Amino acid sequence: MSLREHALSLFRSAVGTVRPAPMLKRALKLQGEGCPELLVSSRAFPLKRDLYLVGFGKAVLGMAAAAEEILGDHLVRGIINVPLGIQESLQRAGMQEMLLKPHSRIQVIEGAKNNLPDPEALRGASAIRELAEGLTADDLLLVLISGGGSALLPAPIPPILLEEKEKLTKMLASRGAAIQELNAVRKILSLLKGGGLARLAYPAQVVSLILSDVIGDPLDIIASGPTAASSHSVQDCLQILAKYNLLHSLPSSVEAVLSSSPTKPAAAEDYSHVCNVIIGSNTLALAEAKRHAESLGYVTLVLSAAVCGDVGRVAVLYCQLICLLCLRLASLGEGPRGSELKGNLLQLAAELDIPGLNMAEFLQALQGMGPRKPVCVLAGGETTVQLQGTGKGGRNQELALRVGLGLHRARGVEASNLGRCDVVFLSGGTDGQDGPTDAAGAFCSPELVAEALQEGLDAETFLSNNDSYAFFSHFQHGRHLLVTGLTGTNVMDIQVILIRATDRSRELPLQIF
Ligand SMILES: Nc1ncnc2c1ncn2[C@@H]1O[C@H](COP(=O)(O)OP(=O)(O)OP(=O)(O)O)[C@@H](O)[C@H]1O
Ligand SMILES: O=C(O)[C@H](O)CO
Repeated sequence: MSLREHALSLFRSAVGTVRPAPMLKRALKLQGEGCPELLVSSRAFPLKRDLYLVGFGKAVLGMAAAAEEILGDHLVRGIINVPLGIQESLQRAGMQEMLLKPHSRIQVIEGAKNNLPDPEALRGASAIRELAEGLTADDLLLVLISGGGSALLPAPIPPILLEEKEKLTKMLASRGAAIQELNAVRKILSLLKGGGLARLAYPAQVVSLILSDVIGDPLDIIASGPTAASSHSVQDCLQILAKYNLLHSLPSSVEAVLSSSPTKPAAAEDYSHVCNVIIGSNTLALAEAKRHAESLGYVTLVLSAAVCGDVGRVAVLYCQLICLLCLRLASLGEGPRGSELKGNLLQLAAELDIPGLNMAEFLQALQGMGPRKPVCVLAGGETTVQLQGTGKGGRNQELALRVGLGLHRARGVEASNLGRCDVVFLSGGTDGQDGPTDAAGAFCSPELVAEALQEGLDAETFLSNNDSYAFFSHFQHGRHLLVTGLTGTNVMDIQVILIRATDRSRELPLQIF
């Protein structure tokens, strides 16, 4: 298999492990005949009670189908809010296993066109609210949560109107608010977010199974944490609104809710009836890819599952890392160039401030790798693209093209090392859709930009118009695009770096710095 085929297979194994069916099968088990119990993350919940299910998010249809399969007749009733058109598109894609069976006990409500709350999503949220409010101490509520859940569970606190909340959310997003900031505001203005759903379901036992699409898997941010204690107060919300210059243009309904909200976060409340479990995440996906890479013979390291920040700076980080890896594979020692690359990596990591990444430790681990073995570095997260042009693309295709350009430029300096290694870089969105395109991401190599120039395609020109999709679609008839179709899951993006010394490397004179 080529490096590219290996990279694709690693991406597929990462995504495969966080697909709804395998994920639910790992997380949820029924045991016992006479007195059945539901086992969730080694906690047992007796099923003498009535079992209900609610869910909201882009991946929730497949999660509900898998859950219903496991729960069978124990499930009394369910309601899920899922994106508009999802049943039809899964049907068309032949993904039957992600659809509910005929006569399912789970009602499906589709809404939130373009990931924005709308009257249909509001109707679904009201139905979920009614179900939760009607539960008793004898009931168990299973909650399925995935990314996109915020838009699919709108319940503005009266007198705030849906349109007012939607407008505020849109303005925050367009001014660059991060998801943590956006959801901190949404929680304060909502009946169900920020732990509201769990509070309404009390005294029923609540078990939430959560597929994380946020860096660091924060329970109170994913889908705005409807079953998690909120760590945000009304002061936090006011600070965020002030930061984005929105404090003085708020509708009077929002002002009224803010001035009557408790000043302390709801964390002080009792959530002992709630069990929140992350059942799928970027970290889990990377762990599976690592196992697979090792079985293919790669010395494998995971950089981080939280790579975030400006796509251009992240691309520089990956280029410097690839150059360092090639230097290690191609040379007898690292020398001054190695020290320079390591210094750059430490500086970039500090600048990007990637949560939990200890670059010094990572470089130490690199040092411990055996020489001349094929190397795999895995990473994940979500970069940010500041759109400047009018082209078509996504953050993964943009990242791959920027890495390709960076490696092309580095060939001037690192020619002898890059020339002695085969290198593939892959970046892909685990949901199978990168931006508004039909690709999940793209591959690149140090040769890509030069080869494209021979076809008259200038990567820099495409990048200046954020037109990475057009570049990859034209170049070699789209051969470097990663096309998977919708996967039915979403744990942000994944990057794979594969490097091995070429057969030529033994013939070329070694460059020792
Ligand atoms: N032309 C473009 N070039 C590069 N990136 C783009 C372009 N157009 C949109 N994007 C990026 O694509 C992202 C939106 O696409 P997408 O729907 O895949 O992400 P999302 O809304 O974060 O959803 P999810 O997390 O479910 O993937 C934004 O980060 C945006 O900056
Ligand atoms: O729904 C949301 O709030 C985002 O997808 C983050 O989970």
